[in-house]
Amino acid sequence: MSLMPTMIELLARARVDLRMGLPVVLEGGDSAALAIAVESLTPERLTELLSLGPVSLALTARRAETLKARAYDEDLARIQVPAQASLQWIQALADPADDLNTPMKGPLTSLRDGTADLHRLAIALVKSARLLPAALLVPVNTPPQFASEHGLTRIARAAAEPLLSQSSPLHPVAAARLPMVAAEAGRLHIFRPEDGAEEHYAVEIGRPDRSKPVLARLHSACFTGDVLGSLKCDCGPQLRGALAQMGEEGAGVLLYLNQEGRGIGLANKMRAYSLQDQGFDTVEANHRLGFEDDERDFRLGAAILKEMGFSSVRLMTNNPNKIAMMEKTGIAVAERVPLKVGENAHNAGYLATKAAKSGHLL
Ligand SMILES: Nc1nc2c(ncn2[C@@H]2O[C@H](COP(=O)(O)OP(=O)(O)OP(=O)(O)O)[C@@H](O)[C@H]2O)c(=O)[nH]1
Ligand SMILES: [Zn+2]
Repeated sequence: MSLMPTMIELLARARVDLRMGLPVVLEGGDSAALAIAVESLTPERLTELLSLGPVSLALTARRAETLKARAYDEDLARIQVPAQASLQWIQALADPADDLNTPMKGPLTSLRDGTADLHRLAIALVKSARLLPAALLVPVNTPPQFASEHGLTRIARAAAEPLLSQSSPLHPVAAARLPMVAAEAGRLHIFRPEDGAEEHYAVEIGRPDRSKPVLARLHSACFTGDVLGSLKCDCGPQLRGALAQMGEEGAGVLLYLNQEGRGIGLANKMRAYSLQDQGFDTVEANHRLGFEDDERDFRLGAAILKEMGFSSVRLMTNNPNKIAMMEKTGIAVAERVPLKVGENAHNAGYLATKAAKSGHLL
C-alpha cells in the first residue's frame, strides 16, 4: 500500500496530465466526470470526448462576464458545448486573444441545474497547472473502471479540495554562501514544497538578529523585469533596490517567490501583456483571461520566514495586502518600508492602475 500515490502525489500527477493534454477523472459524491484542459486540447481528444456524452465547458465568472454568458454558480459558469462544436470555437471561449475581432461567440447556454462541484475542482486544477482557466467536462458512469481502462489519474473531490486550498508545507533543501554586488555576506536558501510545485528562494544578507524585526522583502518572480530589464513594471529596480538597502544596513532577508505574473505563470502573463497592447490595463487583462487581479499565495512567505526563525519584519512594500497577509499568518509587521524605485514612461500607467485598483500606496 505505501507504494501507492497519496492525494498530494495524484494532484501533482494530474497537473502534468492536464498540461500534456490528457484528461483526468474527477469523482465527487455520486457523480464523476472526465475533465480536460481547453488550452492543451487536441482535435482527436475533443472528438472522443463529444462521443462520450454531453460536454460542458467550465469557465470562471470573470471570463463569463467578458463573454456575456450567465454564471449561475457564482464563481463560475458551465457552458453547454454543442455536439458539433469545433476546437476553434471552444478555444476562443477560453482565450481572449481574439475577443476584439470576434466579439459575438454566442448564443451561449449556461447550465443551472445540478451541482458545479466537479467544474469548480477542474478550474482549480487547471489554474494550479498555470493553464488558461477553462476545462471541458463530460460525465462518466463507472469511474474506477474507466480510469483503469484508459490509464487515467483519478481525483476524489473530498480529499483534493482541502489540499488545493491550503498552502503546501515546504522544507529547506540546500543553502550556500553567495557573495553579491549588493552584499558580500550573502547566503541563498532553497525551499521545496511537498506538493511538487515550484521551489522558492530566500536570500539572507548578513546574520540578521532573529529576536528583532528583520528588514524583509517578499519579491514575486518577474522574468521580464528581473532578468530582461523590462520597462513595463518596476520589479527589476525593486529587486535590486531591496538588496542594496539590505547590503547597506548589513542585514536582511529577501524572499524570491516563484509566483510569476502575480501567480498566473509567464505564459498567461504574456497573454495579459498582449491584451494590454489592445488597450486593457493590468487588472482588466487578468479578468478577461478569467483570473482574479492577484492569484498569489503569500502564506508561503510567512512559512519560509518562520522556518528561518523570523517572527517580525520591517517589510519593504507598497502593497497593503502583503502587510495584511503577513499579520494574518503570524508574522508581525513592525514597520512598512516604502520601496519606490524604477518609475518610467512605460510603467507609469501600470503603477497608477495598481494604486487606483489594487490599493497600492503612492
Ligand atoms: N498578471 C500580471 N502580472 C504582472 C504584471 N506586471 C507585473 N506582474 C507580476 O507582478 C508581480 C509583481 O510583484 P511585486 O513586486 O511583489 O509587487 P506588488 O504586489 O505590486 O507589491 P510591492 O512591490 O511589494 O509594492 C510579479 O510576479 C510580476 O511578474 C501584469 O501586467 N500582469
Ligand atoms: Zn515585473
